[in-house]
Amino acid sequence: MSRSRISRVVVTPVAFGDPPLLNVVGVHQPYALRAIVEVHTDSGLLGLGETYADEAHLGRLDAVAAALPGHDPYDLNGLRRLVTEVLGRETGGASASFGGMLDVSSAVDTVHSPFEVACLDLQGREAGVPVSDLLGGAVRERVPFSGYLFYKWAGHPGHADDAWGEALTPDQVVDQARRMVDGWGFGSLKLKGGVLPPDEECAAIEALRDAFPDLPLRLDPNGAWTVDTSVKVADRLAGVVEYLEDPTPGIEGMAAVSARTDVPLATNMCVIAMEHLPPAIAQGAVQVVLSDHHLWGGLRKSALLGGITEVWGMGLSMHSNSHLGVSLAAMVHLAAATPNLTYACDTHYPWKTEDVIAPDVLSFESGSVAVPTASGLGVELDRDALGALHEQYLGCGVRRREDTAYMRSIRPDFSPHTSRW
Ligand SMILES: O=C([O-])C(=O)C[C@H](O)[C@@H](O)C(=O)[O-]
Ligand SMILES: [Mg+2]
Repeated sequence: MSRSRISRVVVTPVAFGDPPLLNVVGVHQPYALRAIVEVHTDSGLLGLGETYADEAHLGRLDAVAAALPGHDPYDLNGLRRLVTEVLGRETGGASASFGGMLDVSSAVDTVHSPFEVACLDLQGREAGVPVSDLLGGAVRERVPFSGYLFYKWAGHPGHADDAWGEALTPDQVVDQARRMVDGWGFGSLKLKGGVLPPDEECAAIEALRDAFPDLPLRLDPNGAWTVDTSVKVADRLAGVVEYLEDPTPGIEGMAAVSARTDVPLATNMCVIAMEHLPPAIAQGAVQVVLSDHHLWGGLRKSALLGGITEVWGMGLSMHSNSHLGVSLAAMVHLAAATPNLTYACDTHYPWKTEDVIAPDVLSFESGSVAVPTASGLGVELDRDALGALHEQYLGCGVRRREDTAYMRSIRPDFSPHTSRW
């Protein structure tokens, strides 16, 4: 039997409504962008992937998409070589940056990821097995997620208030959490910090502790605090949070905090590629790494990360950015096949009201999603929804994630800087 070959690749940028969620670098714009990647084969198979859709990233995706016809969808090492060659030609190997928050040292990892996911999806469809099987087999039937809480305005300026309302006080954060827990059943909660002075964010965590005595809690200020402030917060929240995520920037800074507290430190900022692991481990900088297949080079490399953290006795959680259902499916398969997943994964999923996949396949019950057992990722594109969200992309004017620029258009004196407190 002759092997199928990639015959056509389609990259579709889409925009979906996003509430004004606050963070250390600013505020989410009214629309979040994603790119949906379709990899078709000459045997009629289709595999799906999802990734960021910032302009520069789209240019790189298009360049790889144009080079893929004729490639064997089972040759994932060859896919990575091809991405490396194409990007070397296109960008001279320049790095990629997303939203002013994450500097990704390797554009190759980020561009490779959605094509790798799509190839695994179509391999699973051809073999009649779920992607989790291709990653070694599911070790859990359901994947737990944490409810992701944000400080937020009631609505985008100039628009009607959204359904969530304002969250700027501890009571409002508790109300938001109650809605997350009632609606999705989350069994743990993460608060995105770095927005208000640390005392106010500690008070919100303490209010959450009072309201939800049994739920593990996390606070993530994205490096907004100095080392001394981080230690003070750790002292105050010891026994209250299961971990502090990126309290201060950089491996050295995290190591300095870690030396002065027993509260576990987690990161998706100072360890975001394989080459960051040796110095972080040598300095004892972090106890928990947040994987993210979009940034770490796909599902197989993220599974490798899971193995490395296991070897070194580190915890593993999963990072999220605003995303749609194709990404959620990939996250669920990866988490299902990762034995060392020691914490519930992050997801922005409850914040969106639109999607590109047919509904009801990935539903939250008790804060977890059942691992799809259908072939591949187990999700199908809703072509009408994809078309509508692409039209929305064309019309909305947003072309890259710009939390800081958008915040400055509302508050001109806003200045984003880490270690600000
Ligand atoms: O854990 C994190 O650092 C994130 O989830 C990063 C995101 O960009 C988050 O801060 C957001 O959506 O504003
Ligand atoms: Mg984080």
